[in-house]
Order: sequence, then structure tokens, then C-alpha cells
Amino acid sequence: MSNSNLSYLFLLLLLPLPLLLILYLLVRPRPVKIPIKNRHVFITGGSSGIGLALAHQAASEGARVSILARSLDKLEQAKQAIQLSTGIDVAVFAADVRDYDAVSKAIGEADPIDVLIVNQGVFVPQELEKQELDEVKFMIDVNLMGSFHMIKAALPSIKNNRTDRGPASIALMSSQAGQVGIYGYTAYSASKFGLRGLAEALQQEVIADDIHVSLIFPPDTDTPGLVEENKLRPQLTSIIAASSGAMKADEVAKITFSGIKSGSFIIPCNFEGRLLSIATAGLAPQRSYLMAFVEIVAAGIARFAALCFQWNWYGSIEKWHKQNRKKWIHTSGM
Ligand SMILES: NC(=O)C1=CN([C@@H]2O[C@H](COP(=O)(O)OP(=O)(O)OC[C@H]3O[C@@H](n4cnc5c(N)ncnc54)[C@H](OP(=O)(O)O)[C@@H]3O)[C@@H](O)[C@H]2O)C=CC1
Ligand SMILES: CCCCCCCCCCCCCCCC(=O)[C@@H](N)CO
Repeated sequence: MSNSNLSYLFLLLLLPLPLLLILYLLVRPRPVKIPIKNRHVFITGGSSGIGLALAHQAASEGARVSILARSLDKLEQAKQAIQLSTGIDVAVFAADVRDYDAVSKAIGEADPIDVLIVNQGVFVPQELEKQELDEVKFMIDVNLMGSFHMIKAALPSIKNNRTDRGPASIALMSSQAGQVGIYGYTAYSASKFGLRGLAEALQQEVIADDIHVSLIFPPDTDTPGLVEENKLRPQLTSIIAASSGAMKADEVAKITFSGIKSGSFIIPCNFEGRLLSIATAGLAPQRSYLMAFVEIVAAGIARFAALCFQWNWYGSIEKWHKQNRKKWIHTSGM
């Protein structure tokens, strides 16, 4: 290469630097580190699946841990399992997140909270046309209203009584189905998209109190909840959800805590999740100037990738309908 070509190459490599510098000065809220050790982590839905893995992880990182769910039996089992593997004594609270009085009572009895993880969730996949409104309401009530109840009840204590007045966190368990609507998930996706509106608005309201909001977006994760879900899932739901690789609850828990500790607003869990988060960055807060840089540079490509996924999904839907029409013609003897 000639000398002048080399200097062009050099200039080209320098081109992103001003943008990086601008982003470094620009991103809000500012970066933050949220400690976990010796602090009180309160996890809803902590007796099973992802919540239980979160409780194990928190205990193993030296946190004080509380878990809340409906069934006292499952809570006691979880408590014993965590005690056995980490030696940490977990506090348990039996309450239904749909019952605000029961939630407030639990929060009143618990120690002041430093990190609240609102993880409880229910999922009944079915086409809206077939789904009873009771089921729709059940998902909205547990996943969305239940999260409001938890946050509303816990906020005063997080704000005023937390350990050492250090930075606090409120983390909400969404789903990749809370970033893109998926066949069979009208109610579930709506409940999880709702959490994002809640989280974006809440972050602006609590930033002055040094409280930091996170949203976690896992793909299909191997849990007792997923085993139940799989018994009901429409075939197309499974086909489309398989666009993102499945994970273990332990992996999701590890990623969740590293995201919470770095104050990330959006916490993707796998490679597809990172793509999805770039494609749906929207007006979400971003503390990392490097991630902000990636979002800006990759925006066009991510939109193109999103359109490719939609092409693939609508192709599956079309194919499924064609096959089923054939079956129908066949069975009805036409
Ligand atoms: N597994 C997956 O594929 C994915 C899950 N998610 C989300 O992760 C979260 C956890 O899911 P997962 O671990 O699979 O679920 P599980 O069904 O394994 O566990 C759910 C937990 O929530 C509790 N819970 C359910 N309803 C209520 C209620 N009304 N009040 C209080 N607690 C309740 C359950 O205990 P109890 O029944 O005793 O109340 C249990 O502890 C959910 O928000 C889910 O939407 C996101 C993406 C993928
Ligand atoms: C740029 C474009 C990137 C595209 C990647 C797209 C992948 C989307 C897959 C969505 C999977 C939804 C799983 C829901 C899991 C869940 O919440 C239920 N198991 C209930 O718990």
C-alpha cells in the first residue's frame, strides 16, 4: 500500500472517534454501579424457574434474599434448597401479587429493599379468538397489574430506608415476546410490552432518588412454567419462538445480575436478544456510550434483519394455513 493510501485508511479508522466522544458526553442517565453483596434482594416469583435461579444467584453473591409467591409449600422448598447450596437463610412471603393488601403486608414485614426484582409471570398461549377473556385478564392482572402493585408497595421503602443509601434497582422480568408480538401471545405480549412503558416512565420519576430501572428480555427458558406452557402451545407459537435459542434459568439469572449491577436499562439474554434489543432500541435510555454507538451504526441493518424475520414468520403462517386447509378438505371428504 502507498503512503497516501495508508493515511486514508488511518483517517477512516479515526472517523468514529468524534461520534464516540459525543456519545460519551451525551448518554443519560449516567453510568452507575449497583452493589449486590450485603444488600437486600427481594424477588417475586422466587419459588420456581427463573425466579428461583435468581434467588440462588443473589444468595451466592452474598446478598440477603427474600422471595414472594402464592404457594407457601413451594416457597419453603425453595428456601431449603437455597439454604442447602449456599448456607443463606432466605425470607419467604406467601402472597398473590393481584392482592394489593397482601402485597403491602408482605413488604411491611420485609426488611427495607435495595434491589426489587419483579419476576412473577403467567403465560397461557392461545389464539385470541379461542382464548377466554378470563385468561386474558389473568395474564394482564398477574404480569402487569401485579407488577404495579409490587412497585407501588415497595417504592417508599426503597426510596427512604435502603442500606447505606447506595444506588437501588427495580428490575422487571419481561420476555422477548415483550419486544415483538408473537402468534398466540396477544395477551402475554400486551402484558410484557406494558412493562416497558411502565419502566421507561418510572426511570424518569425515580432517577433523582438514585433508583435504577432494568428490563430483562429472556427467550424460551427451561423452567416448570415452560413445561406447562408447552402442553398448550399452538404449533405456530413454537415455530416462531424457536427463532431465538432456548436458555437455562441459571444462565438467565447470571446475565440478569450482571445487567442489574451495571444499571443497564435493557438486558438482552442471548445473541438473538441483542439483535432484537438493537432493532427495538426506540427511545429507551442508554447509559453505555459503546452500546449507543452500536445502536446507531447497526440501526439500518437491524431493521433489515427484522424484515427478514417477518418474511420468515409470515411464510410459516401461510404454509401452516395451506397445510391445514388441505387436511380439512381431506377430512371433510371433499
Ligand atoms: N420460561 C420462559 O420461557 C420465559 C419466562 N419469562 C418470564 O420469566 C418469569 C418467570 O417465568 P418462569 O420462571 O418460567 O415461571 P414459573 O412458572 O416457573 O414460575 C413462576 C413464579 O411466579 C409465581 N407466581 C405466579 N403467579 C403469581 C401470583 N399471582 N402472585 C405471586 N406469585 C406468582 C409462581 O409461584 P406460585 O405459583 O406459587 O405463585 C412462581 O414462583 C415470568 O415473568 C415469565 O413471563 C420470560 C421469557 C421466557
Ligand atoms: C433484528 C431481529 C432479531 C430477531 C430475533 C427474533 C427472535 C424472536 C423470538 C421471540 C421469542 C419469544 C419467546 C417468548 C418466551 C416466553 O416468554 C414464553 N416462554 C413464556 O414464558
